Amino acid sequence: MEKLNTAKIEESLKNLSGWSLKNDMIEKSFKFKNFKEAFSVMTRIAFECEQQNHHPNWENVYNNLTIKLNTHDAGGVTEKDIHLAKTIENIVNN
Ligand SMILES: C[C@H](O)[C@H](O)[C@H]1CNC2=NC(N)=NC(=O)C2=N1
Repeated sequence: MEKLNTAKIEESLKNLSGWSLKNDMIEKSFKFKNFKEAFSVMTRIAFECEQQNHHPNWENVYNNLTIKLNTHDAGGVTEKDIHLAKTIENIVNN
């Protein structure tokens, strides 16, 4: 899959509130009520990632979750990352 150019990524991010482009990745930080809520959402995201065969770089510290998405093979952001970001938004805002 082809790496998207910066203009195309910024265009896609208009529909992804809170996501930004940084170091060839799209990223967003989430804050939950507590660890249990954060990890519950991570579990739901993880199952979707397996379905899509596309996986996040993420870091969880207690109730904070930072997610960074890129496509390793492409060395940047592709439609797969945009799609996964939308899936994550749907899960978080269900
Ligand atoms: C073999 C397997 O399809 C690949 O390693 C997949 C798995 N998940 C992946 N996830 C992400 N974010 N980027 C990839 O290039 C990628 N490649």
